[in-house]
Amino acid sequence: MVTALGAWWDSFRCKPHPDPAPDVQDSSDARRSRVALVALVISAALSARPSRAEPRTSQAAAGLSGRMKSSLMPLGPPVSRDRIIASFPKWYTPAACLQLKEHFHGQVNATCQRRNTGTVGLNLSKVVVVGDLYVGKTSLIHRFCKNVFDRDYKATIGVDFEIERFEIAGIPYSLQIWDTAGQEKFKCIASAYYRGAQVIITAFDLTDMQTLEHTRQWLEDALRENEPGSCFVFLVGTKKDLLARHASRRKWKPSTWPMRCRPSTGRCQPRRGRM
Ligand SMILES: Nc1nc2c(ncn2[C@@H]2O[C@H](COP(=O)(O)OP(=O)(O)OP(=O)(O)O)[C@@H](O)[C@H]2O)c(=O)[nH]1
Repeated sequence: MVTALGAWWDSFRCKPHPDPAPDVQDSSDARRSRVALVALVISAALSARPSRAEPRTSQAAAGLSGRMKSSLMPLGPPVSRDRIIASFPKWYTPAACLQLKEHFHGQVNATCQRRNTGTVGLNLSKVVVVGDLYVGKTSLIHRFCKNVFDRDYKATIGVDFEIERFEIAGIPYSLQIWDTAGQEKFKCIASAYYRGAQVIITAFDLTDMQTLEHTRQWLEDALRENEPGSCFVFLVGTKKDLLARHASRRKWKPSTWPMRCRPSTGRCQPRRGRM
């Protein structure tokens, strides 16, 4: 191709113009424009050469598309089809809404209605379980709600809760059981959930007397957040199964506990004096 162009150039340069106009001289301007024209022709011819990888279509088209491809080439690997989001789904469709008001069960509707009019509220009791870390509060709740026991210790972080549903004399009833963290660093978080409790369960480890001694403080903290006399209080000893094999167990009497309780009402008052 280059040889052919060279021959064509020689013929173009050496041959005199067949019919030159008498008054037109071969000026340097004209020479320059001819050189520019030839350079254009050569560059067009070179760029029109097909690359090895490309199919032999129209040479000019192939050259053009090759140049476009190189300028648009992405940096990384191509994005797979399923990762391309061309349009977004509608923000609301009836199918996306799980429950509408008219789908509610009649009983639920009726209960909500009564609640709205203020005649009957939801029957719900809040239970708060407090006590030292590792005494078994979470285990106690899980045994009660799910009938499971986990030997692995996973510290409660802040608070956790379970809802246990009952039906008492045909009336639905829910126990909202709050499991609080025994670790000192979470105490300020947990204590925010003491308010409004109807029941306070103070738990201690039967194999660790110190945890019993600490129940006074736990109970006082929980009672402080509630109206006096508004809570039922329970003291629960855990890990009874370990008592038999616990070599260094100390004897303790019910009077060890810092509260004076009336079995008839279940209500407790802090015991004055030495523990
Ligand atoms: N053998 C025996 N182990 C128990 C019993 N109750 C709890 N444990 C174990 O004692 C450890 C602590 O129990 P948790 O229920 O996590 O204690 P916790 O009071 O909730 O602890 P915090 O969340 O840190 O306040 C776990 O490894 C339990 O498996 C029990 O009755 N018997």
